[in-house]
Amino acid sequence: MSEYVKWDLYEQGYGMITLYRPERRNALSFDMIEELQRLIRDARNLELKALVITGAGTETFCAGGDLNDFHADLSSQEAFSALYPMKEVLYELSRFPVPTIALLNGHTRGGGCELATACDFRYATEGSTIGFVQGKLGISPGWGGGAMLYQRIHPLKAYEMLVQSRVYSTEEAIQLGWLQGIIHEDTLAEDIDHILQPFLQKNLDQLIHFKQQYVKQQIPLSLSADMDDEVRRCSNLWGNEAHKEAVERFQKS
Ligand SMILES: CC[C@@H](C(=O)O)C(=O)SCCNC(=O)CCNC(=O)[C@H](O)C(C)(C)COP(=O)(O)OP(=O)(O)OC[C@H]1O[C@@H](n2cnc3c(N)ncnc32)[C@H](O)[C@@H]1OP(=O)(O)O
Repeated sequence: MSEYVKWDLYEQGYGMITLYRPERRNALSFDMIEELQRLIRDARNLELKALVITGAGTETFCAGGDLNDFHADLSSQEAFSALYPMKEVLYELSRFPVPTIALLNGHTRGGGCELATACDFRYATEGSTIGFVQGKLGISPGWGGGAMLYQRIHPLKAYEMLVQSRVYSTEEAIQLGWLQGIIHEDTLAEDIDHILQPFLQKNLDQLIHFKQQYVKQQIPLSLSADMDDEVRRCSNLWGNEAHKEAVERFQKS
């Protein structure tokens, strides 16, 4: 159980998971990852028409892995064991039986971008920024979200986002095909309703069919092995000096 992940079930037929740790910019601790997995598994049995993932507060959707939990001083094997559970969460989320939507309520970094990528659709509040910044930390994405990015957007754009490792505006993220639209703080409830209505108006069998068709095309079983490979490669980079220095810099700032 983690007090930092909340679950809400809406009578219109959708569920919402909220990362609830705004003072740490919703960075994912080990406990939160375990709770996310439990909630996603339980939600499979609820006949939902959509699953939404968002973050608490107005600053950040998710700042990635909690850099205190995933500290730099781990052997490759230890890093692999620390990173792997979130790979499983992302893979299960990507194959969730009905549409999944990430509502990005602010900045999204590192593993936060991986979590959002595991959802089918992404919407962000105006002024949000998005960065697969792992390349600037001496590592590469470590939860399999990089491999998944290649399935979500044009491969060259995915490569560009990962290798540049820079922070993108919402407008740029729309152009890259990663973000589907922008929502507004002052009309948030209406905007969310507008996004969800097309799903909620369908019957469950239709939604399951559309999702299965997409999963068959874009989220093949073989993706799991590519994600494992990504976790392994990131684990091998974990102990390098550039990564240690980057994490130390962050912890001291
Ligand atoms: C481990 C998996 C790996 C992967 O596979 O991808 C990763 O995810 S690596 C992590 C990559 N993430 C980052 O490098 C993001 C780091 N955070 C930021 O860049 C910024 O915090 C932000 C997200 C842009 C928000 O900026 P701002 O609003 O100015 O907040 P602060 O920077 O002042 O942070 C407030 C508070 O939160 C703590 N914090 C933020 N991110 C993390 C984190 N990833 N892990 C742990 N703690 C985090 C930060 O230290 C501040 O704490 P206090 O100083 O105690 O208030």
